[in-house]
Amino acid sequence: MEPALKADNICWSVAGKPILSGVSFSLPKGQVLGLIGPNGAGKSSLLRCLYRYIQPDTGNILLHGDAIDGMSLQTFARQVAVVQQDMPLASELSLRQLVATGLTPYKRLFERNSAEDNNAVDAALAQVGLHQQAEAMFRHLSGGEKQRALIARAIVQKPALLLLDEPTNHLDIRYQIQILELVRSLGVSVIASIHDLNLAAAMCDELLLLHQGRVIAAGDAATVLTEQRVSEVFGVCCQISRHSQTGKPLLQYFYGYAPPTADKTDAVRCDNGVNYAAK
Ligand SMILES: Nc1ncnc2c1ncn2[C@@H]1O[C@H](COP(=O)(O)OP(=O)(O)OP(=O)(O)O)[C@@H](O)[C@H]1O
Repeated sequence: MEPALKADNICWSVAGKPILSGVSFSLPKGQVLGLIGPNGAGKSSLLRCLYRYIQPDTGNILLHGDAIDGMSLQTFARQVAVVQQDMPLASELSLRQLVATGLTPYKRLFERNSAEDNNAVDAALAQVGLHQQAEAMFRHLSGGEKQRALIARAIVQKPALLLLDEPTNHLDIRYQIQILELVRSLGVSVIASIHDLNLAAAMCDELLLLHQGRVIAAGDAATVLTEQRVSEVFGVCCQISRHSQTGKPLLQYFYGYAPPTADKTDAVRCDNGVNYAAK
């Protein structure tokens, strides 16, 4: 079956500094792909390439077999919804108005919303648990409420592909789980950057591990997340067991790290008895 999205050899550099180097992967239709990696690994940059905010120097990105470069803005917006960390331009909108902007790709200029549109907005607000704040100003919402509002906006957009940049940032643990379960239940193809490796392992069908702009590993969580790799890429020691409910990898981290020094920026001191090589 043709993948929902295929990225081939994406490279992007700024002022001669490589940010993404030869990134390739494909996302089967309806699957949830978790982008993981340490700070500065290139997760947001890759997502920006996928939603056309950045034009990569080389490489191809195909959405359902078509190059995204050649698509009109409207065609692209009907197929791809993006949830970024915040949306500063939304501060003068009420929550209901903000969510309704998700319908824009389907509207003609000055076309008013129908009763059906309003119902879709109300349903999306209910799905993210914000129906009681529908008339509140977006700027007055908490960080987590803003995040959920932006997901409601993506829901009304009815995309085939949903791209989320750290969707669980700001969310308390209940909403971290609930929002990712909601995203999964939409039945659309999803790529989400997620910092919490346990959450990513539990909620994603596959993971793509980036480090210094390169793909280090890809596949299911058990393949990607090994104690050795977590140590090498994140500079943290952990013990991996199985989650009793999901059977997915469950990482238990160890404490006690030497701060970086001038000659040892990646120093890892493992106090768990496992001797991983420190650089
Ligand atoms: N427009 C830009 N100009 C210069 N450098 C950039 C630009 N965008 C990203 N970078 C650099 O590229 C690297 C990757 O950044 P990116 O935001 O993609 O990483 P990330 O994996 O999303 O990080 P984090 O987990 O901290 O959000 C960083 O070193 C960042 O400083």
